[in-house]
Amino acid sequence: MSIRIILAGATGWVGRALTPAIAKTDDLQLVAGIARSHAGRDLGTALGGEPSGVPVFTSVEEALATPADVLIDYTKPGVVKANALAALKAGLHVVIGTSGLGAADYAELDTVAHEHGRGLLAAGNFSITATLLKRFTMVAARYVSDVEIIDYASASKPDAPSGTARELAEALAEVRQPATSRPIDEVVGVPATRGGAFGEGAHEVRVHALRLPSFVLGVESIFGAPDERLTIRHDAGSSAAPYVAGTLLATRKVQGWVGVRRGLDTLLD
Ligand SMILES: NC(=O)C1=CN([C@@H]2O[C@H](COP(=O)(O)OP(=O)(O)OC[C@H]3O[C@@H](n4cnc5c(N)ncnc54)[C@H](O)[C@@H]3O)[C@@H](O)[C@H]2O)C=CC1
Ligand SMILES: O=C(O)C1=N[C@H](C(=O)O)C[C@H](O)C1
Repeated sequence: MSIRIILAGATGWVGRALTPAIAKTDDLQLVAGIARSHAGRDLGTALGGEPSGVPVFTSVEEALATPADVLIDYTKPGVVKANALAALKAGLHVVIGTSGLGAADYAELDTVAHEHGRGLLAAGNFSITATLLKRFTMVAARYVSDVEIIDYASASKPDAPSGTARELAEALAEVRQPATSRPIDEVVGVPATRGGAFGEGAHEVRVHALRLPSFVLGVESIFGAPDERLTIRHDAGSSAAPYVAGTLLATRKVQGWVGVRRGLDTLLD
């Protein structure tokens, strides 16, 4: 039997790439889309193609009247948490691509997921090469104490840091060795220029977010050691294609556990 999917953000940049990819599979079935701009229409025609028989709803509450197994969310930072909570309470598993949520939000979602016996996979970045950046960064952090993150994105990106940088910083803060840089309360000048902090004390990880025309999304982990430096960097291109395979992998796997997992890397081995 196919895995029945509700896709929130179905007409967006990523949603438009996911819709045809799901249609090409034998084991996944799109049963409803959510998009404010095309509500009430058929998703196929809303995307400029043939009718698909998939209705577009304006809210998750309306879409959840359709029997389904998994909600995939690629909407907006201010919308995603309510969507995920509604889906978990309705008995669906959830895959989150939308950025904007952090450790406290995922702790709350984890509680609700456990209450309802459902799985949730959230990845700041579903591309395989961005996932490898996280993997390599976590390995480097075992050997080098000092690390900071640079987050590059377009001028119009609404959230900072990116989901990619935030997941990386929160994961690194759990494992990193103490920094040798001056504590923030000893910084003279404008301490905010030292970036936003994730984690506590010497284990915090500082993220510096740039928002400039010409960037899509890039993330850089910079490790410094006496008289040497390691930079690990990922740059996204202009299409949403890199996120499709990882999102579909998560959709196939998410029924296999209860609670929240963060990162596509948690599914890689
Ligand atoms: N985890 C990952 O690998 C990736 C994450 N993202 C993140 O995914 C999110 C979506 O990105 P894009 O597709 O570029 O956005 P987009 O702006 O192109 O599309 C957003 C979609 O959400 C819908 N939407 C917005 N507000 C809504 C509401 N209140 N109710 C119902 N539907 C609503 C819009 O109608 C549209 O279909 C962003 O947070 C982005 O950072 C983007 C690419 C990859
Ligand atoms: O907003 C985007 O465009 C993207 N956002 C994701 C994030 O916040 O990390 C990642 C993706 O590469 C593009």
